[in-house]
Amino acid sequence: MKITIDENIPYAQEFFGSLADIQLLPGREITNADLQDSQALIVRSVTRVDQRLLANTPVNFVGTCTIGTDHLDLSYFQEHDINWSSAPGCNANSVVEYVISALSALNAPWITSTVGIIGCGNVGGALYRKLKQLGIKCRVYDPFLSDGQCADLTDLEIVLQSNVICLHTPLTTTGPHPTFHLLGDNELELIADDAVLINAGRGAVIDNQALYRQLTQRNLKVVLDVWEGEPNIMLKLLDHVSIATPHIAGYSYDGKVAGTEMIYSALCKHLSRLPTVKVGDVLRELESPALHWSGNRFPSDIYAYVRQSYDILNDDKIFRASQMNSISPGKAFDELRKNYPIRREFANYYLPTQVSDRLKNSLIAIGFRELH
Ligand SMILES: NC(=O)C1=CN([C@@H]2O[C@H](COP(=O)(O)OP(=O)(O)OC[C@H]3O[C@@H](n4cnc5c(N)ncnc54)[C@H](O)[C@@H]3O)[C@@H](O)[C@H]2O)C=CC1
Ligand SMILES: O=C(O)C(=O)[C@H](O)COP(=O)(O)O
Repeated sequence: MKITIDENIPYAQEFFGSLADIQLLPGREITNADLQDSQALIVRSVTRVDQRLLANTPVNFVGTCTIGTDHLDLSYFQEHDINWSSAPGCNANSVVEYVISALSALNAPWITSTVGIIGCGNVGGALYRKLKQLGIKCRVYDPFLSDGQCADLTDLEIVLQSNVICLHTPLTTTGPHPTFHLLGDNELELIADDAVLINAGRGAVIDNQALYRQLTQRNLKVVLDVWEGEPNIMLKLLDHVSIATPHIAGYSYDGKVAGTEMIYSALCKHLSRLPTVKVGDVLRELESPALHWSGNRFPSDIYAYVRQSYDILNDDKIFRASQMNSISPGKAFDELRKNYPIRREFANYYLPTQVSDRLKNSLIAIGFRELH
């Protein structure tokens, strides 16, 4: 058996090599010809998997080591009896930490803000629970949830009037509530001038042209991880965005490896094999990261701890430089993603014992651990 796999999937050899011969290829370059003798295809979000790619190949299993599935033609899979799996929730916590880092970097008074969450599934729901634990007021728009599932559900128009607005919907173009260009001119105009808008879902959920028009007229603070037309983003929009990153919100190491493991387990199930490789086996080689401050003076605010473990402004700086200095910004976008450094989630950081109980409780609420 042969499996074709995106070369950017960490530990592909360790996991999938235990099942079959593997062929590693750049995700954007996988062609129909490459799949002529592959029974399974394992991708990330950059490979469009549809009839063009799969027709007349023996592929009968498609796995995507991602939460999003908008790059998969699921109707085609159903019509052709192709089994498939995504990795729901694998990097949800990574995205939540990205949002927390963005708010910390902007010095937004988010602890005393009202936060609006659009799309309250694995990512939006995890963000919602953490914010509620911190006592932060939330408003939620998710037309697929009922009041019994979330006490703070309200209309989109009300959510857009929050101090912070976070987008966590999938990208959809069909169904009763498609999200393609969910925020266009009319919706963006409802957002207050001093609000923060964060998109770490999919680029096309915001009409980027409309956003650009807004940002040339007023100083809304916008954080974009995802962009229309990736990897070739609208460069003039970049200048107007407060924090910009190349679709790495979900790129914690923990999240990426969890995605690989979930698809490995799904493929084992498809093949009626028992999984033999575990995430702990491959992660054991990594040292636990440490929180470092000079001397014994530990900061007394959440922001400093967040920045120590994940400073989004480093990603912003590197991304802007790459887009400005490269003759091929699209390639630079992909290169940054390919070579993204290891970023561990807050749960891998143990708090110093000197931290006050009040601060410790808040830090634990967002994922840090106490040293026992
Ligand atoms: N930037 C990044 O690195 C990452 C981005 N993502 C994106 O985030 C999306 C959400 O992820 P999860 O929360 O795990 O997915 P999920 O499927 O668990 O939750 C999505 C939620 O959005 C809601 N929704 C659907 N249409 C809506 C609409 N029109 N308006 C408001 N809410 C709507 C659904 O009811 C659901 O509750 C993914 O589909 C993916 O596109 C996910 C991981 C990483
Ligand atoms: O899981 C998702 O959905 C994401 O957006 C991923 O973090 C995107 O990463 P790639 O699959 O494009 O490497």
